[in-house]
Order: sequence, then C-alpha cells, then structure tokens
Amino acid sequence: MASTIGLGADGRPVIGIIGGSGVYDIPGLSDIGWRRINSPFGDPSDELMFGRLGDLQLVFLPRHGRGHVHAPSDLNYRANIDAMKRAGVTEILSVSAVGSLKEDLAPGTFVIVDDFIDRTFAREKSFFTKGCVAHVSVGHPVCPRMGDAVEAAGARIGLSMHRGGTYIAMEGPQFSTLAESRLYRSWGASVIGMTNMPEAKLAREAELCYATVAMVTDFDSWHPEHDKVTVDQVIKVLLGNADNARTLVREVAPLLGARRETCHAGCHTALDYALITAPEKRDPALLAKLDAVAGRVLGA
Ligand SMILES: CSC[C@H]1O[C@H](OP(=O)(O)O)[C@H](O)[C@@H]1O
Ligand SMILES: Nc1ncnc2[nH]cnc12
Repeated sequence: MASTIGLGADGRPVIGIIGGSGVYDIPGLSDIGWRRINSPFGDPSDELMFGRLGDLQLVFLPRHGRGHVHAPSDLNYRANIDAMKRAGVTEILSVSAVGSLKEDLAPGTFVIVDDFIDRTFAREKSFFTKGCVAHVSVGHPVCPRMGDAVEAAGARIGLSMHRGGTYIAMEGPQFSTLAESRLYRSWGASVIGMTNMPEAKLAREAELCYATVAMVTDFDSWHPEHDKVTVDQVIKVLLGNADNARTLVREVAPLLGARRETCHAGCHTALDYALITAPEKRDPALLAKLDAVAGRVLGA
C-alpha cells in the first residue's frame, strides 16, 4: 500500500505559502478565512489565511505580519513553522525579497534557490533542545521536486527565472557593508536576504518540504553602479513584481498538488534517524510541545 506520510487528510498535499516583504496576501482564492493558530513555541507572525484553489487547500502566512510589523531577528520562526504544520501544511513555498550578489541576476529576476549559507546568530534555530536532541540532515535544504514545479510554473507564465543559487542569510536588519557584500560574493553566494534561515532548517526538522523563490530587488552594496540599498528602491521593485509572485503561486500550487505519495527527496521522513536522546531521558514537557513537529516519530 502506498504511504500517506506527508499528505493531507484528503490524500492531497496542503500547500503552505510564506509571503515575504511586499506579499501580505494571495488574492484569487475561494473560501478565505484568517484564523489564529496557537503554537507551544509562541506567537506566529500573524493569523494564517486558509483558502482554496480549485480542490486544493492553501494556507498563507505573511512572514512579517500584515503591515510588515516584525523585523527579521524578531520573527518567531519556530512558531511560524509549527503553526503551519498544525494547520496541516505538507509543503512550504517561501516568497522572499533578496539582494543580488551576481551581475547577471538583475532586479526583477526570480531565483529558485537551491542552497543556503546561514550567517544568522540571534535566533532560535531548532525545535530539538535539552531533553529531546535531534540532528537532521540539511545537506540538500531545498526540496528538488518543488524547485521543478516552480521552474515549470515560471516558464508557463513567462517569468524571468534562474534555476539554482545560494542564498546567504544575514542577521540584519541593516543591509551589508561593502566589505561584507564583497566577502559573500567571494564565497560564491548568489543572493542575500535576512529570513530564510533558520526557516528552511526548521521546515526540515518539521518534515515539511521547503523551497524558496527569491525576487531580486537590488544589487546589495558591492555593485559599482548601484552601491547603496534603500527600502524605497526595494519596495519599488517589489511592487512591480508582487503580482508576478502571486501569479506564480497560483500557477505552481496545482503542480505541487498533483503529488499523491510521500516526497521522494525524503523531506517528509527527515526525522527517521535524527533523534539521539535516549527515550527514558526525554523531557515530557518538551515532547508535548513537539506533538505537531515530531508526532510521527514520537508517537504523539
Ligand atoms: C524590505 S527589504 C529587507 C527585508 O526583505 C526580505 O524579507 P523577506 O525574505 O521576508 O521577503 C529581507 O530578508 C528583509 O527581511
Ligand atoms: N540587499 C539585501 N540584503 C538583505 N536583504 C535584502 N532583501 C532585499 N534586498 C536585500
């Protein structure tokens, strides 16, 4: 019998969208309702918006809250991912604004990121802390199946897309210095942002597929002809591309929704060999909090 791990109650995927800067809703869905989902890890950024696209269930979370009230370092990434999992989400597509670290990734380009460098340092990065330690693999932090779907959807609607690229996650909220920007370029990173880590790592811990589509809004600080990033410049490019991002989401959802089996890349079984704390030493209070994230392996 086919495994139903990683599918929703109706045997279909439930698509979660985390909208970044400039993406605070997804128009065009039916049966829309905003609902607060409580998480034992704290407050998610906002209520979650539930809606349908045909026969598919979508769940949307504005990463910074409606009205962009939360800074990257203040986001409760654990609560956001836990709430998505509690809402039944099986895969997360992140939409993010980024600076470009490469000449050929001009503002307006959509990059289907396939790797990350995590330079953040002031955030909770794991669900698995004292009393239930786990180490998941993030060697391939992005779900390749989702990347294929985003690429196909982008081609269908004629978006300027680039498949592959490393996203460097910085702490922020200030943009990079010239020396930092040059350093990241020397490391071969393609784009820079402040939010996708630890989000992607936590999604993996929660056994959710994760992919990000990064909208280039600026050339960060390294470019001799564009040597300063400003929010108004970022917003201008964002507003010009937000509709494209929303169209992309509506186009990619049915492709993701076609799956009827557990993700072949292993995202939905990431915890199979990850727990290391001896069962008799596990902290019952932490185990209770992990009911959604790790219920499959903890038997909750
Ligand atoms: C408004 S520019 C800086 C801001 O935009 C990006 O956020 P997101 O990934 O949520 O689109 C970047 O990481 C910063 O948080
Ligand atoms: N240059 C940049 N650095 C970090 N985050 C960003 N988001 C958009 N542009 C950015």
